[in-house]
Amino acid sequence: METMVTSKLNVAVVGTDTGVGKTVVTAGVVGWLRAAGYDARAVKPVQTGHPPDDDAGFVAAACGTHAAATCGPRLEPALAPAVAADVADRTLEYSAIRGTCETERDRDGPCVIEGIGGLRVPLADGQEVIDLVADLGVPAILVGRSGLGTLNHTALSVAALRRRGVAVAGVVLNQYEGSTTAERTNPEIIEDMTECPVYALSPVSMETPEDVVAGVREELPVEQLLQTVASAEADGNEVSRNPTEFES
Ligand SMILES: Nc1ncnc2c1ncn2[C@@H]1O[C@H](COP(=O)(O)OP(=O)(O)OP(=O)(O)O)[C@@H](O)[C@H]1O
Ligand SMILES: C[C@H](N)[C@H](N)CCCCCC(=O)O
Ligand SMILES: [Mg+2]
Repeated sequence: METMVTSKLNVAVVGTDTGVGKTVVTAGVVGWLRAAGYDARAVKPVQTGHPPDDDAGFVAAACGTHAAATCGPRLEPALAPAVAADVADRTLEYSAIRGTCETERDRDGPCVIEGIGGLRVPLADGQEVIDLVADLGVPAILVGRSGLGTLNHTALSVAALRRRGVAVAGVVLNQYEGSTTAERTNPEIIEDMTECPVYALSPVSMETPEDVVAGVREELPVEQLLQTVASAEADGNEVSRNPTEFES
């Protein structure tokens, strides 16, 4: 099927926690969009734990170009941004962080904003990750773990996003191996609890950053997921149950 992706596709890839796979999913989505011919770019609003953490650098390497990702302020302490700034005696300004993301959101190509940790992570000036996603007015893809414990984390995160008017275009249960009863039952239960489409992403090769894009594209129906994102954007951030075709 010829895929025409709307050039104004914007989405926030958020997580139920830190380390759940937001960067892996972001790299796969941006890689898929760029392979489809669109000037897609990821933005990491704030990077903490840097070095070694460098999510934008990973996405850029995965897509083979620095044009595939950009990053706001970088802080060394591996903490929530507001806490890292405090510890490192640095100043973070929410308005500047938001401004950078708005500029990326409004540029020509698709924009993929990666969250920092989970949703209630303090960013700056009393604002949290969820405030930024709500302020940007883009739909979200929620990434969570696949096993026992994720029902609670995922349902709470979806409810928090919806309370802020953020459409959840899909839930990605990451590193899914189906080796436990919890894993095998979670996708359907989460769909029932949240009425969100749920996708299982198996472990992919992390040998090289490029492998991640190939792996995510193989394992995740990125096109279907982005159709729901495009519908949500078209419907003013409401997730319609029937994904529509992208238009250019
Ligand atoms: N599908 C996957 N297959 C194999 N390994 C994975 C997968 N998803 C995540 N990982 C492993 O988990 C690590 C953390 O994933 P990732 O960096 O994407 O998390 P994150 O949610 O972006 O974390 P942060 O909150 O720090 O941004 C990866 O470096 C990788 O080692
Ligand atoms: C250090 C690394 N870059 C992480 N993304 C930072 C995540 C902060 C999580 C804060 C918390 O929820 O306790
Ligand atoms: Mg990350």
